[in-house]
Amino acid sequence: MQRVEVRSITHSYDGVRKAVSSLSFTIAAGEVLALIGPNGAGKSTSLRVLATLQRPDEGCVLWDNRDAWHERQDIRQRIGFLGDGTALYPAMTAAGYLRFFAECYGMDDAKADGRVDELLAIFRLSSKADARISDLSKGMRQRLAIARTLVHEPELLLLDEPADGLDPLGRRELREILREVATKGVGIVVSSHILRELDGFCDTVALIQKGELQVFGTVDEVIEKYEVARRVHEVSVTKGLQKAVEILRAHEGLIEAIEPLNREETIDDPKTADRGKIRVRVHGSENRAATLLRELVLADVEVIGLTRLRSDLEDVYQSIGRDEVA
Ligand SMILES: Nc1ncnc2c1ncn2[C@@H]1O[C@H](COP(=O)(O)OP(=O)(O)OP(=O)(O)O)[C@@H](O)[C@H]1O
Repeated sequence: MQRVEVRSITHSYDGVRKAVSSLSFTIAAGEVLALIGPNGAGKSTSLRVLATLQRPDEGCVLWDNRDAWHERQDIRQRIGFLGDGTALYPAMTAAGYLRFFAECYGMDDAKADGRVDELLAIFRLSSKADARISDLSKGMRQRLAIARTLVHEPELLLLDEPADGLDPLGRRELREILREVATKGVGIVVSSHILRELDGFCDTVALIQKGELQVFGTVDEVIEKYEVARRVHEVSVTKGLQKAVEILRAHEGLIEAIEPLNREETIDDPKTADRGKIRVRVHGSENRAATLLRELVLADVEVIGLTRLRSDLEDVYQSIGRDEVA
């Protein structure tokens, strides 16, 4: 496939409340799309409709203009899907598990062996080929579960919260592997509610809230559209906090909070405190942060840290939240 289009899908489980409503977005071959939204936003429903497990009440999914639901027998063979739960068989070995699915897909011995070896290598599991699944770490089990969805060389991979429960290293490994899979031309849709995970990983983003699409586009387009001009930083100061606040304000910084430097401390009055952490929204890029830091130091403020608090996508998310509240 070249392009899968989700065109204005609406779906309700009870005929009353819409789990997703007029949702539209597209995925191209070789692209990673992140479906982002809080719990209950409609991510899993969207993935199930994309996987042709559910027929949308309205709208359709088009594969290069072919209706996926009407041609689901064929389309399903082109999809790899990992929903809730990994359905692994603990007593099987990693290679045995992949081999089992290769046989289910009707591959002959030679082809199955080749595919199993290839997937074990891509998913960094070659050394664990003969290990029982029950003896694998959670990260390895998750990688194996995703490898299984690729056995039949699908063109579209749908993964529902694949990074859930993985530690930061496991998540990074998974991201690297999925990017590698995408470079082979597979379109990938990953759902997640952890925004920080997705910056720098996905090509396009679809943000969903209460079943409705808030924004869809490339990461750059989305960030530009929402004018994430102000970036949230945390400035840790051991001396000269009031001076720091004055300088930040002179740079049109919006002070969000002034907090103690650590748990043992308290701040009685933020207007007189001399040390603490300032959470501030400032305009501009990282260069602006460097300018601010220089100015603070030159004014004898004792700065022990200046850290970017949120990722660009998180800023977009926050900005959408504010729009909604407004
Ligand atoms: N099988 C179902 N039967 C009835 N309602 C459902 C069913 N599955 C989901 N829903 C409802 O549809 C809405 C969207 O749920 P969905 O699971 O698609 O969201 P989600 O973004 O994947 O959430 P989560 O991150 O919690 O998995 C929610 O209000 C949910 O309660």
